[in-house]
Amino acid sequence: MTAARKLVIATRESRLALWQANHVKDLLEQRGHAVELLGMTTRGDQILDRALSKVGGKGLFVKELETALEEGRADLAVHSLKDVPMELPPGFELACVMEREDPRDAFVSPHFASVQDLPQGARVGTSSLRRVVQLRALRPDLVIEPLRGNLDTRLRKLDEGQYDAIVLAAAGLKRLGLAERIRAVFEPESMLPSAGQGALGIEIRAGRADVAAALAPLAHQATWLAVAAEREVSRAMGGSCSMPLAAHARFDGGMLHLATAWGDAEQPGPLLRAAGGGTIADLGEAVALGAEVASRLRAAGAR
Ligand SMILES: NCc1[nH]cc(CCC(=O)O)c1CC(=O)O
Repeated sequence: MTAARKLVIATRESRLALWQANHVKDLLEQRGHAVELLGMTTRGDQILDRALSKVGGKGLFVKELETALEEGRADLAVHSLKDVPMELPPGFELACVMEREDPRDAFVSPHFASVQDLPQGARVGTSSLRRVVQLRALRPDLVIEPLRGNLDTRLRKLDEGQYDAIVLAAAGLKRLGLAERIRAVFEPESMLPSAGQGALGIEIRAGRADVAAALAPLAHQATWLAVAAEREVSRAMGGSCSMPLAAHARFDGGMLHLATAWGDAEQPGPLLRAAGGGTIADLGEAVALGAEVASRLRAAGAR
């Protein structure tokens, strides 16, 4: 197959974003398309001194890329799906969800092998309220301190001794060849991932049938159904990254199992959990499962 014209991928310029964009570029080139990258810096990359939840949330990483799509400077944008807001602005659509990398969170530390091994009162770096409430549930004694920046920046701050350990998505570390930094992975039972974690999503302008057709072979249906259920939980709960909310779905024996957790970031207390599952065959059924589990989570007291 030969493409009529070149496909331009808008991408952030962090090492992980470039890896992801190049990954999609390779896959498209293997299918005969000519592909070029358009690198740009987003507000989310520039603001490193405040928690994302305080400065505008997930959209910060996406907006400049969408402007490039809108102005026709680019045809597609590759995102870590967990950074993509639940509702895209009018005129944009998620054209494709790709096969998921490891969705779990990773424990990274120069001195300690796992969260259980940390001494009393150890300092753990994370700015994710989802990770904060789950760390508190595991180890109420830990001192949790803010940590922002791209993966390399976060690892550098750990290595400089600002923290005893940090928690990062395993997927990003593996993609950058940093898997050896992982001392332990958190099983979902102890640290439930965020909606979309480990999955890549490709955004296009709505109605670009030519681009959608080029991307169709890159889609992974099982991942797409799982993240659709997860993202519906976030959407139904009011979904921003300032919410201490986890949602993780996976197929097992033909059934999609969806687990969620919510914790009160202001008042330490028990995590609230809700789960559900079903034989899910299409996106509509995945979204319905997400809605059902979200209403259970709200009934359990999550806000
Ligand atoms: N919020 C930042 C972010 N967005 C995507 C990833 C990498 C993992 C992924 O693709 O889900 C990370 C790093 C992290 O959370 O440790």
